[in-house]
Amino acid sequence: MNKTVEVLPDQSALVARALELILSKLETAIGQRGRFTIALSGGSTPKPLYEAIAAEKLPWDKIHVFWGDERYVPPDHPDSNELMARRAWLDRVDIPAANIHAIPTLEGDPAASATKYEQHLQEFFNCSPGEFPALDVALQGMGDDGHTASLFPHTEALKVSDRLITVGNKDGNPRITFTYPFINSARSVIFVVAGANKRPALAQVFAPVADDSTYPSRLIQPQGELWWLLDEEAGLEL
Ligand SMILES: O=C1O[C@H](COP(=O)(O)O)[C@@H](O)[C@H](O)[C@H]1O
Repeated sequence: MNKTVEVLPDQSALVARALELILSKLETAIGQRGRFTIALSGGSTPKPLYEAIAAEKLPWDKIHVFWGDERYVPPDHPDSNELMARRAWLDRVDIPAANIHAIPTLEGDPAASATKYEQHLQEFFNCSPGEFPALDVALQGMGDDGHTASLFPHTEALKVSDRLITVGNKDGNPRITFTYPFINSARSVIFVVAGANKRPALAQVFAPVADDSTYPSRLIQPQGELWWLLDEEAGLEL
């Protein structure tokens, strides 16, 4: 694993650096493989980054967008990660609808939705059950409890290592999430983390010894590149 930590002076510098890094991964991926695959994070932090990506002139037909996790709500619900990314980015650019690979949430059964997304990924990447395809970029956020995607502390989802997708649990509410080995199979995992409220969890995630189940972001140890982009408020004590 090749790990890089960068602390940027403020949120706008954080967005600018994340944009620069994603664009460089995009150029490499399209140059080498003819397409760029990225999994998005939800929450509040990435919204300005998505707006910045939307302002770029890019070969949208070669870009495929997935989500690393989703709340179990319809796609027009205010809590939907898909809705946030569509409003901030995807609805503003000429990306083919077939390149937007949203997590299904209308099955009325989270396990069935997780299986459906897993099958979609296997078809897209042409891989068999048990294989872990490599996304070009897995964009990750981190909650102030140390969760990433919808891998929450002390939940069953943390133990799932034989699938790409599973059901997460946020205070009793189901979510659909990438498993940690699928995130770890990405060519580049890029965490974008902002705010002083993330400092205590970050200290534990970066500590040489701590409990992975209490701080699930510790499970993210990709074979490829691991980037931690932090604003100064988050990264001050590292
Ligand atoms: O619930 C979620 O939270 C995390 C972190 O979000 P933030 O608002 O603190 O940036 C996010 O990475 C995840 O995708 C989302 O579903």
